[in-house]
Amino acid sequence: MWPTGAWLDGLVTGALISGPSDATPTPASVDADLVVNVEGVTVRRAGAALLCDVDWQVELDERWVVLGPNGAGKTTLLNLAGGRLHPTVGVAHVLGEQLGRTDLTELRTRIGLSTAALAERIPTEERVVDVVVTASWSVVGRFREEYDSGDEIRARALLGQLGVGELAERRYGTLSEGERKRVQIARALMTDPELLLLDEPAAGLDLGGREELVARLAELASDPDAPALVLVTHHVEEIPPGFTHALLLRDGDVVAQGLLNDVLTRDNLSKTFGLSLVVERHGDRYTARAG
Ligand SMILES: Nc1ncnc2c1ncn2[C@@H]1O[C@H](COP(=O)(O)OP(=O)(O)OP(=O)(O)O)[C@@H](O)[C@H]1O
Repeated sequence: MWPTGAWLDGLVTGALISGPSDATPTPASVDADLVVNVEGVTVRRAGAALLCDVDWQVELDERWVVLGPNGAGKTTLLNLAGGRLHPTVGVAHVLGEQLGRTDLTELRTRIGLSTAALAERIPTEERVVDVVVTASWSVVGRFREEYDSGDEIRARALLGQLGVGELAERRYGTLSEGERKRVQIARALMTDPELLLLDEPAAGLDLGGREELVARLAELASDPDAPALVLVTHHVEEIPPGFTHALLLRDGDVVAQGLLNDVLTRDNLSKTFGLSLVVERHGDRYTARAG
């Protein structure tokens, strides 16, 4: 269970982890609730447009899913929101900072990011609790960094909240894929980010692992003190209950975006994936199949 009333209880927040966000002044003109503000953004690489004229706004209390087929530009959009790349054309603000005009190193400490590329860099010999704790220093692999006991208490609390607390002493390389994914999310939450970006967190999981992860993400989504969430996936079945908005991408173009239930229609998804799909809603979950 998540701590009641707060995403992280007093034991593991505030006094023990100083979030850099407190020290970052917010310009009066910037809407403090607007976590991501992308306006007319095109991203080009090697002559190709990976994203084309995208407008997208994410507010603090929103939980977004970004859906699309392989090569649609989902990871590019996530890397933009994560301050990993700049727009070729257009303007993007993340947490009130304009990309290209701000110190990205400082900005990135305010964003939790979990991607396959980052996961590949985690040493298999690393103790699980150290995989989480090293996020405080934006490194993978514990070397000579000094952590205070508060960091470790917080890391263990996050592992517990993601249901893998008992694995804290294990070597990362001995974990199952599902366990690793949950450790990666705990790591992304270590710095108490204002924005959490998850790139295909359920990829490679079996049905049980996926459902366990979806349940954990649903708990996170329902917590008013959790950061703004953006989750990239190929599958509507992986959308956790409590997610509020969706953006559909195809070939770098936004096919549709807005409230989840308005966007996840048969027409929109068929257009996004380029085949005729039947989409069904069962309570707060979705399924899609050809038809
Ligand atoms: N640096 C680059 N130079 C040229 N093309 C690139 C570069 N980075 C990405 N691309 C291309 O941009 C397109 C979008 O890539 P991106 O990784 O954003 O897609 P995606 O929707 O996340 O795909 P997937 O679901 O397969 O992970 C792909 O066709 C990819 O090959």
